[in-house]
Amino acid sequence: MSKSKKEKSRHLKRFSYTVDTAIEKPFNWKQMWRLLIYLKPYSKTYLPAAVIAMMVSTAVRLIVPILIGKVAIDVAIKNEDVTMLTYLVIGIGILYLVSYAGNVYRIKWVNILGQNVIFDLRQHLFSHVQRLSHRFFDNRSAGSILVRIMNDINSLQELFTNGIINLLMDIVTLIGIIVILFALSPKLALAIMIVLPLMFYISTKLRRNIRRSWQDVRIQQSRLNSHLNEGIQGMRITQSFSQEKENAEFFNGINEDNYQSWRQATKKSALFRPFVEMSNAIGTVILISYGAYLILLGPDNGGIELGTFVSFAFFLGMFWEPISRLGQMYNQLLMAMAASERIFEYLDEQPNVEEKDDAHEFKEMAGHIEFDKVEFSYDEDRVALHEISVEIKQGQTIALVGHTGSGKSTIANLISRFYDPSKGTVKIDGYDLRDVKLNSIRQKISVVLQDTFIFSGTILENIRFGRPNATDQEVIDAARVVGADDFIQRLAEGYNTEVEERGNVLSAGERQLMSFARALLADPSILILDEATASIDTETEVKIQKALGKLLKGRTAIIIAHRLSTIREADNIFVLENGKVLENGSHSELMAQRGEYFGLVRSQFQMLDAI
Ligand SMILES: Nc1ncnc2c1ncn2[C@@H]1O[C@H](COP(=O)(O)OP(=O)(O)OP(=O)(O)O)[C@@H](O)[C@H]1O
Repeated sequence: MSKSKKEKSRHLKRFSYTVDTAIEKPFNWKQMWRLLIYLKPYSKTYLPAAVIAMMVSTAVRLIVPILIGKVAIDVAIKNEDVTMLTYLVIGIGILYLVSYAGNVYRIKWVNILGQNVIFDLRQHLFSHVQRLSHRFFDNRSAGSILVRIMNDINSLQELFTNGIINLLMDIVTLIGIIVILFALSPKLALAIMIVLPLMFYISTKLRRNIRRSWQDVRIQQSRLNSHLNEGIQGMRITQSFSQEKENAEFFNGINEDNYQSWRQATKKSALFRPFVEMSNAIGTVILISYGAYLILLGPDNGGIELGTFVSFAFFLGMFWEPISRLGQMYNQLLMAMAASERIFEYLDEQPNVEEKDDAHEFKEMAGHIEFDKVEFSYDEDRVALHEISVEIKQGQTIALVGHTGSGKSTIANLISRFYDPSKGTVKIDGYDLRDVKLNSIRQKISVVLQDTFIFSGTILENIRFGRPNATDQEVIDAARVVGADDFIQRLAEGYNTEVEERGNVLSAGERQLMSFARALLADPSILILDEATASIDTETEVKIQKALGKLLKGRTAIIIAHRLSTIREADNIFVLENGKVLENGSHSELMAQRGEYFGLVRSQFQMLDAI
């Protein structure tokens, strides 16, 4: 192995991307049937319309060669019947027009049908995924979910647009041709069928081989995309650790793989045409040699007439296309099996937190929270919360403190019912959360995370996310109350400033103020706040503390607290360690106890507060 190759493989190990690689799966009727159900809404409109248009054009294509061979040549020309010939020419012209119209409408309706099915399927999958619980997203990367909703559904597009109708058309055409050929001359028909196995071989085996190479190109491109995406997102880190050279080498490696896969695929594709032409040529040779012999024999001696020969020539020309497409269709079906299996796997996924039919709906929520001997694990090996019993009274502000991984966010997750406890109960206003409608819980709870998520759009719309039906004035009022109005007004376009997905144009403090405005607008009964640990300047810090005071007023608040100023003002502080509450009480009570909290404050918070 050359040095550069060795280098490459070392770098290839550094990053790894999981790509869904199963390209095809065995055909499965149950799964196919489940896919076909998506055609049902169109079973009285586009589907029958496309089938009728297809039948019309196929019937014309099958009739014309007989008219030319058996009628025009064998009857009209033989008997020198000019009138009949004239009628035939006009008739064939009209038939071609009808076939043309049939094709135009078939293509139009088939495309509308396919696009509608893909639209419905994507809509169905996205809305289903949106309903799934946090546990589902814990185990999967955003990229892999994206690939299923985009690529896997895209790969079904061909099946629904052309595949199904073409399959019908090809079967009808092939059966039609075979029946007609045998009716015209069983001997010549049998002779020509010798090329059938070769044709099938080319259309299935070779095509599959070629398609696999293109699939490989797709996989290499996905890797390239994933690396590019990561590379661009992590550009700042790359530059600050001076890793540009390593990254470039790794990129070259993937780029090389991509190039090689293209070369392979184009090389194999180039083989296809010559193979097709060869099998056509064999068919033609058989037709001419054996056909000529049969013509010479004459119809009275078991041979054929010239017209039959001409019809055969026409049909032979029409033979290849449906066989070739059937082979392609078979490959397409196997691919559709793999894609639909992945799609159905998501569709069969049920939310872990289920809603009961007779679930209670919170019209109003006071905000009294109780944890009664709650135990919880994200996975089987580790317990994240052990027998937690906590009471948070209406309107209280409590702080959760503790080392990283001690279970603070887990408590917050259970209050919003993103997960259900493995043992014990979480209650709000006396209702076990398992007996309450999910939406009615979450509408009354606002969660403000450390890293505020900004959606692409204007600042106005980003704040309005808290309450979609809020008026512009209500949005502005909320921003004023939390003190976000100042910085927003200073932006070139004020509230109409466009912010990108990650909100790079805003500082951490500004993003936090914006998320406060969002939460205030939602007017929740319970507020869960994961305080930002990032250091911000003193002026913003003061602003945030002030905003927080306004935000907390009249609500129950659970703060995952990092700042001593917040902790001091909390009504009750819970100190967590390895999923257990070690102690709780007010700041002065806990300081007096000189226990764990005392140690934490001394070692950690004094330092943070001093920043
Ligand atoms: N989605 C998850 N899947 C599996 N384990 C998880 C998940 N989220 C958290 N954990 C684990 O559960 C434990 C408690 O995590 P939790 O996020 O509640 O801690 P935390 O106190 O909020 O930490 P931090 O202050 O770092 O945010 C940790 O051991 C963590 O590794």
